Amino acid sequence: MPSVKYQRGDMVMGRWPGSSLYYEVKVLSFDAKSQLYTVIYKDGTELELREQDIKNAAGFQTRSRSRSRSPGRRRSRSRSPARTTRRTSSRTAAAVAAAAITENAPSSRRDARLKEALEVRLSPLDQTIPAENNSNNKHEQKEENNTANKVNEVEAEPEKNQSRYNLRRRKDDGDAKQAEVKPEQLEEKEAKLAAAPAAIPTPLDFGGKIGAYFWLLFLPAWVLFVVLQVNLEDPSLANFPPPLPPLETFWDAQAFGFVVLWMLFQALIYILPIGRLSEGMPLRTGERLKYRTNGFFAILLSSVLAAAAVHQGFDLTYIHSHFLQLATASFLISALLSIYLFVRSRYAAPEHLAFGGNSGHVLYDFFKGRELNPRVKSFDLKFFCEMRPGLIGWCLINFAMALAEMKLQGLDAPSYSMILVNLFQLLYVVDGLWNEEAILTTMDLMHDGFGFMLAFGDLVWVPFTYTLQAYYLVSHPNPLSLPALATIVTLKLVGFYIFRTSNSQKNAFRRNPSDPKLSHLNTIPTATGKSLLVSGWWGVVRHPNYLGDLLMALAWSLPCGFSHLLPWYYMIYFIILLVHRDSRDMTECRRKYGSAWDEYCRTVRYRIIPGVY
Ligand SMILES: NC(=O)c1ccc[n+]([C@@H]2O[C@H](COP(=O)([O-])OP(=O)(O)OC[C@H]3O[C@@H](n4cnc5c(N)ncnc54)[C@H](OP(=O)(O)O)[C@@H]3O)[C@@H](O)[C@H]2O)c1
Ligand SMILES: CC(C)CCC[C@@H](C)[C@H]1CC[C@H]2C3=C(CC[C@]12C)[C@@]1(C)CC[C@H](O)C(C)(C)[C@@H]1CC3
Repeated sequence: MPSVKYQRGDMVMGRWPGSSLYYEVKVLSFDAKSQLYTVIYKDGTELELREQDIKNAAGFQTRSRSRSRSPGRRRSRSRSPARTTRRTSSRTAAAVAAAAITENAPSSRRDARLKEALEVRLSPLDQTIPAENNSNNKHEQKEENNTANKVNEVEAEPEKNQSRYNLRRRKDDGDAKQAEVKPEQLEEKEAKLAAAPAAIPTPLDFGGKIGAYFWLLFLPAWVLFVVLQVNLEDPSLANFPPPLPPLETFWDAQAFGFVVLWMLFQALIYILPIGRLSEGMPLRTGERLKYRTNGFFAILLSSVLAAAAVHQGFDLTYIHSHFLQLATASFLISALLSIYLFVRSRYAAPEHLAFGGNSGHVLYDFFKGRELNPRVKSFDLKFFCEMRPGLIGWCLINFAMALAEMKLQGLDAPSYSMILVNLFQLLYVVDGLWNEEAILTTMDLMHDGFGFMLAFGDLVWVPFTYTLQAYYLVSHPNPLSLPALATIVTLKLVGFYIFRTSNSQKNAFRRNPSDPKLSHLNTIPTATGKSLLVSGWWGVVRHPNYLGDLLMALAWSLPCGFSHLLPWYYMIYFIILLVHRDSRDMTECRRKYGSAWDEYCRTVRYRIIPGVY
């Protein structure tokens, strides 16, 4: 080793990434080019540190009770990231370090200065390798499933360099402050960190605090507006404010009862020990939750129930004539559920909260959701609400609209437009339920807290606004020519193909990165141990699944014609939703993957539409 401050074999104190905590480490090597020391912690984790992040052990000896321990041996007072690694056996040192950043970060209010000092960036040593160099599917070396062994291997063979990461600060002025932290101040800061809630200072989405007020009022008001419009002969945005029905018409005990029964019926199917138990993605704690993925069975049983009800003489057009009352009942249930979710999240452990879902602003957190996977025993509330009552309810409502069309228009069979809308959307839902496991790798399940936005979205927005095309056709017939019909069907099938194959590709890759079926795909490694697909669908645009979804949305609106904007509402809303979702996902992925994500974005330049956007 050249003449540098610390020599190979020196026992020094190395800062643990994302914290102000120093642990005893052994210097393994120094890279003159990058000016980084490779050090090994006592638990076997290897990291690359800058000189500023290393201190002589001498200054720490007066109060060494906990500071001299490696992260892997610390007590639970401030849960050791490295210990988590061992227990869960599924994360890289970097993933663990990243968790340390999030789990230990203090709230901005409590200690803004400390937060500034904590901002670090982890990047893989080999991040400069161009994507082409990985073309023969190297992801198996990098993926999280394999990395626990790496950490353990390092313990057995400390000299062998594996899982190395650079530790650099985003802001160099933070270095100076950090370097000034005196050893005797560390214990106090350590305690602060341990006690700090998982309030992670992230930029607020959806317009922040003010935005949350707005959305809380606007979303229910918008549903009311469109539900009142769709009944009018000439629905238009210009009909504002719409004539409001008397207040008492909103409430109908029977409609409320039906909604409650529907939810209970779906909940009953969900808890039946029928169907696969699928594993979710690893959580921050390393835990993997299990989900009963029997959605396809649920829609089959629901269809049997609907058929039996019709057979028994129940008039399903009740849904058409009591749409407003059913929507009101669902809204009340979603509001109660959101309150319950918010209250229970106050008692949830910090590591169970969603990243960024704990801003400290009550209304914002209520809207965005705090707890990532709220469960009552093994009953997962978010998964259930997203995949069952609203989604299957959407198909039931569409079917009821087809019956209502026949009744009101005096038809023997539903119109072609109605049949297309029904079949297209049924295919979408059935596909979602058939591939229910794939939802476990989506943003909602992996990142978003469960609060008003999703509860309302799942239980009110989906069943009562996604059905507007079918509702519209009940009283606004739109005959279709054969060429128009063929074009629309083709569009739907193309969209569906892109949507399904891209979602399946990502899901299969996330579940088993070494899947032989994906061995032809190129990948980019990231510091977290996960890789990013950079060829196949995910090499065409960054969100090929959104592209397919948008084409399908177009095919859902076209059968309704161009007389009114209302049936195009879904298309317009969906563009806004997906563009916003894409930008949220970009922010989240940049946070997670750092420069590897930038590399991906340089390689795959367009977000959703090739050559356009
Ligand atoms: N009908 C509706 O109302 C509606 C609304 C919204 C969404 N959707 C549909 O729902 C589905 C899921 O959407 P979503 O918004 O959750 O997004 P998604 O595209 O399924 O998931 C995004 C995540 O995929 C991973 N990822 C991104 N790029 C990758 C790459 N190159 N290689 C490997 N993994 C990559 C990242 O997570 P990790 O790296 O952490 O795994 C990222 O956070 C989509 O098909 C969408 O069209 C439908
Ligand atoms: C403005 C707000 C009220 C927004 C609410 C958004 C939610 C309604 C959507 C967010 C993610 C969506 C989603 C589906 C339905 C609508 C959302 C819950 C989905 C379950 C539809 C079936 C698909 O096959 C799917 C499983 C891919 C999909 C997943 C995402």
